[in-house]
Amino acid sequence: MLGRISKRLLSSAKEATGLLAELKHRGLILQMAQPEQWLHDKLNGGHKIKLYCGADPTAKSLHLGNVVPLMILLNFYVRGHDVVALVGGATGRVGDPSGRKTERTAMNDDVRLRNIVKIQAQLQKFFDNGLKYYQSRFPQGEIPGKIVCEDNFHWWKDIRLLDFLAEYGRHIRIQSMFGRSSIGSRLEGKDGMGFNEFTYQILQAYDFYHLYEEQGVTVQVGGNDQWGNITAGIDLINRVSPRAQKIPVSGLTAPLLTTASGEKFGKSAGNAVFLDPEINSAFDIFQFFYNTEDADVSRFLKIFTLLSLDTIEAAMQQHMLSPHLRSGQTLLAREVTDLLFGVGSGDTSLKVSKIVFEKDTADQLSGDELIKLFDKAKILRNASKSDSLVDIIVKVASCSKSEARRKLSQGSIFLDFSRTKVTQDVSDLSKYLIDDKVLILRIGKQKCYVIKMQ
Ligand SMILES: Nc1ncnc2c1ncn2[C@@H]1O[C@H](COP(=O)(O)OP(=O)(O)OP(=O)(O)O)[C@@H](O)[C@H]1O
Ligand SMILES: N[C@@H](Cc1ccc(O)cc1)C(=O)O
Repeated sequence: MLGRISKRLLSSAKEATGLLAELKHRGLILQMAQPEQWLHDKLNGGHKIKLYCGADPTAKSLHLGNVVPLMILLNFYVRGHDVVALVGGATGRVGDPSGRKTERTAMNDDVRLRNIVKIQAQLQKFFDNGLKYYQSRFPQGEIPGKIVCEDNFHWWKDIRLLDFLAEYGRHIRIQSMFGRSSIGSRLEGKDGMGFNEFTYQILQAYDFYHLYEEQGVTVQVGGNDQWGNITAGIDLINRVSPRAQKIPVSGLTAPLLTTASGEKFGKSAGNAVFLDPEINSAFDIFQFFYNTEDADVSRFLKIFTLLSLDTIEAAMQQHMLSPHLRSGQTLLAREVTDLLFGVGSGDTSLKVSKIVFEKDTADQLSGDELIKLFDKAKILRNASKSDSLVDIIVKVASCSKSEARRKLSQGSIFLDFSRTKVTQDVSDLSKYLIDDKVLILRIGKQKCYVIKMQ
């Protein structure tokens, strides 16, 4: 099951001596379960391993926080190791208490089912795009491993409670369950926790066991809030599987990506940067990374790109000579956009960004050229010439009319290349249009829309 990899891969796996070290250098690994030496030896010996990481369908899209542990998987995948990307169709019904202060509200079945389809497609796309990105940067690179997408509902739907308790119940020790931080912190609160959330770790533990037995997965990867769930799986496998002595299992966690105030980037905290192009275009993600603080550029290049550490170091030295030119941010934004949205989308976003933010270039472009470029970047918006400014803000920012008026009165609406501040509604926008067909609307410092007026 854990076959040796081809001769060509052997050399790359030998380099994998350095793979764990490299991932640590990249800041992608925070904790590693014992036996650490086993994993080192496995990789040094040229063995292919299989790793998995899961995400629950608690939203219709993955977000940038989820990408951090997925980057560990991608690093292994492009170097010839196999990966399983799992969506928690079953676990999503129960709700993971990890890292949460309060209980989750129940989600309707139809919403969850829609989310499952979307998340699975996104996981597949992440690895497809990630591989193409790797091959574009390293044309002589390794032969990738295999990627399989799973939904844990496929095995959970057939498991019966009585059978499960009789077979596995005695091996799941409640002292260990109580000892996990996701449980302890919630028991201290006045609301306690429901039995569903208390049992969540058992479900994820069994997933790991199932994937170990059925598919030869030996390493589970997650964000650091998953440490308890991952070690619960390792405990279960060690107690139940007779093969565990010979073929040990391990776990790796990535540090949690946090905001400047130390809050985890994610759905629960309500600050997630979603990857669904319907929510954030390639250009939005480009802009997000282009706006990275100088202090974070090197860290993000190591986490969110596959550029070599040497290339990153050289780029950072260049950046530090004249930080105001933002060469580090430009590289970061271009690379991440290419990785997440497809090779070429970084360059298109860079062009769009220059047009939107650099006045001189922008002035030379006609309305038709703007329409073509923004259409290609899939961020061209449409509005009617009979729409007022408030109508347009409501449309592009998905807000209410009163919010749109508030944005105007607060002075955060700017029009045209010249960035004319407009503080009141305008019913006839013709004097702001480029070639009588394109409106450039800026909301605050970060959001800029190019709108085709028909
Ligand atoms: N900010 C983050 N940094 C690193 N990893 C993260 C971050 N947010 C989520 N992850 C990881 O992504 C994987 C999937 O997480 P999940 O789908 O539950 O997202 P989430 O934002 O943590 O959701 P929720 O807030 O609903 O718990 C897990 O391994 C989780 O640890
Ligand atoms: N518990 C993980 C998702 C997950 C679900 C099932 C698993 O087997 C693994 C991971 C989270 O909420 O982030």
